[in-house]
Amino acid sequence: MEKEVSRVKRIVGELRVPSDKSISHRSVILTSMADGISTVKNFLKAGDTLTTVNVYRKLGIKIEENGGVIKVHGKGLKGFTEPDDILDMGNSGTTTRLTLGVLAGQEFFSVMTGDESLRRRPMGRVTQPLKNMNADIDGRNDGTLLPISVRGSQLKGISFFNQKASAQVKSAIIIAGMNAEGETTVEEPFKSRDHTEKMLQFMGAPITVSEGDVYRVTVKTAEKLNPIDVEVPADPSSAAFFAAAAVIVPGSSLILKEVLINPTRDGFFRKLKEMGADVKYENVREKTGEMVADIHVRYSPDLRGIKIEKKDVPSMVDEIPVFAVVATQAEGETVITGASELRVKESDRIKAVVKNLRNVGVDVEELEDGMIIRGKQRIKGGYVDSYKDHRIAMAFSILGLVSESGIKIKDADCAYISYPEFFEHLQSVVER
Ligand SMILES: O=C(O)C1=C[C@@H](OP(=O)(O)O)[C@@H](O)[C@H](O)C1
Ligand SMILES: C=C(OP(=O)(O)O)C(=O)O
Repeated sequence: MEKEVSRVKRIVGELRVPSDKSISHRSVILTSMADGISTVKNFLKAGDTLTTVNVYRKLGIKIEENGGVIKVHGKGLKGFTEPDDILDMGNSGTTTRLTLGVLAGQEFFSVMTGDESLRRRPMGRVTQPLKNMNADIDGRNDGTLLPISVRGSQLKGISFFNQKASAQVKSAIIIAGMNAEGETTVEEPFKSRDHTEKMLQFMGAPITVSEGDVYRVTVKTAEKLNPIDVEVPADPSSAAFFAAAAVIVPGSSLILKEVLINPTRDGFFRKLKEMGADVKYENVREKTGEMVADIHVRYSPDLRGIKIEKKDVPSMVDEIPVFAVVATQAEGETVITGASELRVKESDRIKAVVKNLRNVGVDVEELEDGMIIRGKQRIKGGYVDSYKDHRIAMAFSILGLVSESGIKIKDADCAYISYPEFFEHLQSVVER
């Protein structure tokens, strides 16, 4: 479905964007390994997280839904049952990679596949270390592309350096490590999102973390996990779209309620402030082990271009497309490097952003691992392709708000993958 977004007068009001996708996935995957029933409030109901619910049901887990609350009937660390068909991971990298870590230590055979986009995404980053743990995994292209099969085996602990600082890879190895003999260690050069470690600690897992030159997680063979009650905060990656809108549309003032501000996730907001944006954390508080805030964002006419480097990327990895949109409205150059991971997301996000920015009249240079945007630029408007990637669809909808002739987005309905209510929420905060 195509959508058109055109210039508005301003963005005003308050909004509670949908719940965090990363925490919602984990609130099903990890609690399904607990002994007993866990309750998850404000579970995100979107394409990717509903894929996780479906997959874990097929693995024998009872999951009850009652409005925004779900109950997961955990069956223990090795309590899953053999699925009687191929598991469909849809569009979700997180479901796939974390579930590979789960299945490697179960005593049965399973096969997983996904949509066209997911079947192109690299899985060797997870299957290789799992094979080093003694996992029995095979698949297309030497076990690196879906479809992938897993025959459960007795795993052994490893030490692994997570060069790409991928939270999905780290999580898969930690999960497998709980079902492995001996100790498993994951180190990373830059700390990636830590929701798996936090939730497992909360569940009583034998897991420790240390922070020094490198960030290190150590996990031992787990006997059992305790069920938990979680309340999922609003997703900073979804809030980023509306924060971007309020920053670039003249006269705007918007409060984004109850947003997760975990430092491994709020890089986008910190970088907005560095650009000179008016972004304030209000009412900072803790919610089931995570920090949240109401984020007040106002129109910011004096944005300056800044640098985004490799070390900055993990805490804003999914926000870079919408960050590039904001950069078009900043004075001077914004240079994004160290972001080659964007090439292996739902689409090649570097190529998608560069092509779409050019289509609407922006001067942008593509780099192997990022891009250079020269601002401040007039946005003529025109036609862009989402490449069926939710983040691209939403980022360019936001750019439409400051365009002269409007921006038409191809396949914009893919926003449902992380944010089904995106276009209704946009309607609710615009003044024409
Ligand atoms: O662990 C997670 O929940 C995620 C980790 C990130 O991917 P990588 O682990 O590939 O960096 C991110 O891009 C993705 O949207 C969600
Ligand atoms: C990259 C993303 O998700 P996943 O890897 O789970 O498909 C995303 O949501 O931007």
